[in-house]
Amino acid sequence: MSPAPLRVLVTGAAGQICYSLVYQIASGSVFGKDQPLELVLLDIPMMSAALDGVVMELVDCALPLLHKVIPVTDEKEAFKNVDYAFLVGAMPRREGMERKDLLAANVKIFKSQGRALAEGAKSTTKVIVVGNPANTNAYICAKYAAPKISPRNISAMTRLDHNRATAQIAAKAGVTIDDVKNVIIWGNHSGTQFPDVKHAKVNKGGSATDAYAAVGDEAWLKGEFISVVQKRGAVIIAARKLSSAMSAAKAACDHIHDWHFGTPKDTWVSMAVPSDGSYGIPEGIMFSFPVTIDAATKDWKIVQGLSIDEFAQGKLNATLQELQEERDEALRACEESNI
Ligand SMILES: NC(=O)C1=CN([C@@H]2O[C@H](COP(=O)(O)OP(=O)(O)OC[C@H]3O[C@@H](n4cnc5c(N)ncnc54)[C@H](O)[C@@H]3O)[C@@H](O)[C@H]2O)C=CC1
Ligand SMILES: O=C([O-])CC(=O)C(=O)O
Repeated sequence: MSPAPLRVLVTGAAGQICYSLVYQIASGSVFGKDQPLELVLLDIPMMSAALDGVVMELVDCALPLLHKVIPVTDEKEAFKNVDYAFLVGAMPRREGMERKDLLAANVKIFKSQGRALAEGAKSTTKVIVVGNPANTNAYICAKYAAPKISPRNISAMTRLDHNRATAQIAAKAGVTIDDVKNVIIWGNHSGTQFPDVKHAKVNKGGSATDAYAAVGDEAWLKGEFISVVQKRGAVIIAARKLSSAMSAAKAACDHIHDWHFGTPKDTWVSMAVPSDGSYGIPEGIMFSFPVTIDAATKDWKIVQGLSIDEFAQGKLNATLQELQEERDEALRACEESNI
């Protein structure tokens, strides 16, 4: 007998990331090939015709796992009884903007959706915030969803940065993606993030080697590699005149897949979660850490005991400072908004 359907909410469902995302979810790439789904698709009323188009296409995909697809433009209705929520709906940045320039426009969405989560969602709901600035939006969402929804159930996506870092290392070391594990993205999904491979392993010639040894180019690892990953989003916007969508959707799927099924043995992934004080990051800050996830409890743990040298500490301090500034600005914007 197949399990009961999971109710999965996707916001911004008429937008470009979701055009890739909803098919991957509905076809079983996230929750498995035996897990039926009810997909709730939220967008704003102005987008309801486009949303209907997405629904028609999903229906036409004839996907056996998709038991229901429910388009909605009412936030309260959207959040009712959801098991998982992909919060993508928000304004994307354009060329020349930083992600934090979106804060004033987007943070109110996450205040309102935090409240909708508290009002309607299951207390076990797991949430990924994709909309930028993702860490700060997730912080605000968690604040307004508490105490009904534990802040531990709310996260922001840095998996795209994690995947970008993995791909860069694989290319430089001349191996494939599966041969690289345990890169880390620390901090904010922004230009201050710290992609760190000090603890990463590369499988080269049949044995696991430290990434630094496998790459054999410390100057590149401490310079160009970091800046390529930090700036990748902006470079894609300059090339496409639109922000990354296919790779963002894939990363959101990876993030929730690993939260649902757990991380493999001796493997961690990067996720922005409310800090528990690890590595000196003040409690509650939505900071990207290396985490492992237990499949049975679906609970994450920040990987402990990794050495942080002076170079790394400087990077952690810079991204923390930016997150604290964004948090303060977001709190002010929320106080001023009467949503
Ligand atoms: N964390 C990450 O790694 C990444 C984050 N992003 C961010 O994801 C967000 C979405 O990007 P795209 O899909 O390219 O944008 P898009 O503009 O193509 O789609 C956004 C959709 O959200 C909808 N929307 C706006 N307000 C809403 C609300 N209150 N409730 C529900 N839906 C709402 C819009 O009507 C639109 O259909 C942007 O903020 C972008 O910067 C993009 C790539 C990577
Ligand atoms: O850069 C952007 O605005 C979109 C994004 O977050 C990314 O591609 O990492």
